[in-house]
Amino acid sequence: MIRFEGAGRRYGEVRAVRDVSFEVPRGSLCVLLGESGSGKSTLMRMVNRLVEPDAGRVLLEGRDVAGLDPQALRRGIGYVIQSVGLFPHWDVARNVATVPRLLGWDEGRVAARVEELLALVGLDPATFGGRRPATLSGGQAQRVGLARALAADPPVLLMDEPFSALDPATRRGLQAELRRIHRETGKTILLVTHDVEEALALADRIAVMEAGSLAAEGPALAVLGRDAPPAVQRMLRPEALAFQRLGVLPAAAFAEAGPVPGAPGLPGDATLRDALLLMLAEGTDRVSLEGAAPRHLTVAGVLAAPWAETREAGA
Ligand SMILES: Nc1ncnc2c1ncn2[C@@H]1O[C@H](COP(=O)(O)OP(=O)(O)OP(=O)(O)O)[C@@H](O)[C@H]1O
Repeated sequence: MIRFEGAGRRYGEVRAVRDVSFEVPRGSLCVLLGESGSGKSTLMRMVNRLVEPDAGRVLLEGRDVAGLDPQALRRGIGYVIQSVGLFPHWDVARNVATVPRLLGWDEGRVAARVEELLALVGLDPATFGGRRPATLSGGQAQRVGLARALAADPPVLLMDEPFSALDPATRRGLQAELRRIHRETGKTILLVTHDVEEALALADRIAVMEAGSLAAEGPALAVLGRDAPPAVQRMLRPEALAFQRLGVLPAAAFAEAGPVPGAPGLPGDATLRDALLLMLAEGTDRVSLEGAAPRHLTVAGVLAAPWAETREAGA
């Protein structure tokens, strides 16, 4: 769907992006991860031609974006940025309606779409549609930004640090919303972050940038594995990475058969981190997993799990 072929860009002496090649498969959520200044935004902005590569090319659905009209290209790609960039004098509904109006949709269709999108991002249309951006919280504004980016139903979404200005709880909530929206809409999403935990929480695939080059790319749990590239290990120590991995590994994949009478119960869709937190809270070394067949997890099982590559679901 999105393919970088030897993409590069210099700014004077700075090689912001150098010889980057990889593909973002259709329908996947790929996170571009890297330290500040590693070239993530520059690479991402090549997709919607806010930056032109001076080496290589970027293909969208097999077509070199250099040959596409930039305005038409951008209307077909949702773009969400950290500062949201809502028009301050327009209410929420009008902000969300920007691209459909540019595309000449009739007013009935625009209104229905605005309502549908505000509901999709978890904002009540009656409450929020008429409000100005200045009256919104950061998290609400970011939801509006996401609704606006999705408005014309573009197959591709580019998201540049969309949640980094938010407090941790709001951020986790919006990450969960984005995962749900991704599942429901099947969009191809490329998202920039410098936060390893966010990458693990969201990504199907991760591309790690280091000093303009691609340091690693592949399925999330494989890239953020025991052999994580130095760029990742500098961002997060291996033991912290192990803990982060607990947060995305499903408890069910590591459960053992058999009941444990009296053990606290864990929902069937819980993660290993949920299992460990329940054990800590209850002062117990095992929990049972709720579901049709009796299963349980032991603390030893949880601690051995983060690097047990062979049993990882989806890796
Ligand atoms: N328009 C520009 N003019 C000059 N230098 C630029 C320009 N855009 C980016 N750079 C330089 O290119 C390098 C990569 O920048 P880029 O914004 O892509 O990094 P990033 O990984 O997205 O960083 P951050 O996480 O801090 O946003 C940096 O050294 C930056 O200073």
